[in-house]
Amino acid sequence: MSKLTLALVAHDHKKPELLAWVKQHIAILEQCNLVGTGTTGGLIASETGLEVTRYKSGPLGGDQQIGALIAENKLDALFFFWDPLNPAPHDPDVKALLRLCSVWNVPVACTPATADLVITSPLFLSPDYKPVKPNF
Ligand SMILES: O=C(CO)COP(=O)(O)O
Repeated sequence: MSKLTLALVAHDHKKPELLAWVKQHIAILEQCNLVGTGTTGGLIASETGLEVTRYKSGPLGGDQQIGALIAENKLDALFFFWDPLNPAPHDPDVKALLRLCSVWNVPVACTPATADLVITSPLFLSPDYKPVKPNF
């Protein structure tokens, strides 16, 4: 069975929440290929020992790199704890990444509560479940 590829991304004020969430669900996450934006990925790798493929930092193009994975059908889910209370210089990239999840029907969780529900779904690790991809 091929492993799921998951992206982990958080804005600075949300990194503690994502790290706590990752620790809570580490038994599932260690069965997956993990990728992340630069700072988030580095933090998770150093704090948990999980292997995380790191792209560039978000403001330097990391969100767009993860968007490219989605466009190439190489990402199974995005966990993106973005910050609704602080403006990001790369807000267009943030919006573009979230938009591509909708374009390509990729599950995306932006809060710990949603992330809990997604990752504990019986469908999450089921080899029989594949989200329907649009036929453009
Ligand atoms: O800015 C980000 C997502 O938009 C995250 O980037 P970092 O993980 O490098 O902080």
